[in-house]
Amino acid sequence: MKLETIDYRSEDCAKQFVESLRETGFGVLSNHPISKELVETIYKEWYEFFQSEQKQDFLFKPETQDGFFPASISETAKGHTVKDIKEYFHVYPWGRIPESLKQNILAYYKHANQLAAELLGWIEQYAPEDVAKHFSIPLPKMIEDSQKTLLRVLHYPPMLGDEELGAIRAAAHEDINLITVLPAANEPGLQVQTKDDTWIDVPSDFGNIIINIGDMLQEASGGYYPSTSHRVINPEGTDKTKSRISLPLFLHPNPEVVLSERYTADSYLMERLRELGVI
Ligand SMILES: O=C(O)CCC(=O)C(=O)O
Ligand SMILES: [Fe+2]
Repeated sequence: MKLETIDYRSEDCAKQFVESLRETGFGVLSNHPISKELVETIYKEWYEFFQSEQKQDFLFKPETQDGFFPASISETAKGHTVKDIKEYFHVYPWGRIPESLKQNILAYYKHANQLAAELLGWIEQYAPEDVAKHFSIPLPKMIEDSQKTLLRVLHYPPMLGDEELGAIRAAAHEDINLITVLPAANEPGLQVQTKDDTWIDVPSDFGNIIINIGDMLQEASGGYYPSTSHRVINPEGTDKTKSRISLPLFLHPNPEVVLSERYTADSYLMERLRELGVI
């Protein structure tokens, strides 16, 4: 099995894209409207930021969860005991952002949100009637002006050989949110688990945009759209000395949005963050 890259300009792009999401939880788009140059610039300037001590001035605040998360407190994926090998910065438009990095990252935040709204429209359009009728409001509306949508700038440092036994860049996990929009990183490593439990590479050609379903959309669609497990494996050979930067945008509905009979977006998120021990 292979993940096919879908051309955003092709006539039946929306249909193919939604089929891919349904099959694998992932869809990969080429020739989409997000500027490659902007993404490339962001990778470069945030790489510099992660190399600098300035990051220590932006240590995350536990109450608001914006700012810099050092490797020493980095995430442990649900069901795992070993920490991921990564550090990251949580960008919210209302949160703290280094002044010199603000303009590009907020432009990206806006553009990626616009693309996400369009893609959620496709996901709704191609959902069968008995699935779509349970959406409490149109999917693109769920994320409109949401203060919860999180842009995470990730830095996976070069492998030094002193990593904890069994640690990988990102252990297998599912995303909590509605959908995730992720430009291909500057290095490979992202894999998704298929229905027959094998791991396949997500095409990582620079310039692709990768979209995956999160648990909230799985919940809202009664399981029709699957939130699939993915991970980032460690590099081998000469790639070991390279950093990897990636930029997932986690689309979160407004807190009061009803996802299902059991959950609002807020009650769902709180339950998951409690499970993770983050709150
Ligand atoms: O770095 C990547 O390519 C994926 C990161 C990821 O899956 C996450 O942070 O949830
Ligand atoms: Fe993820």
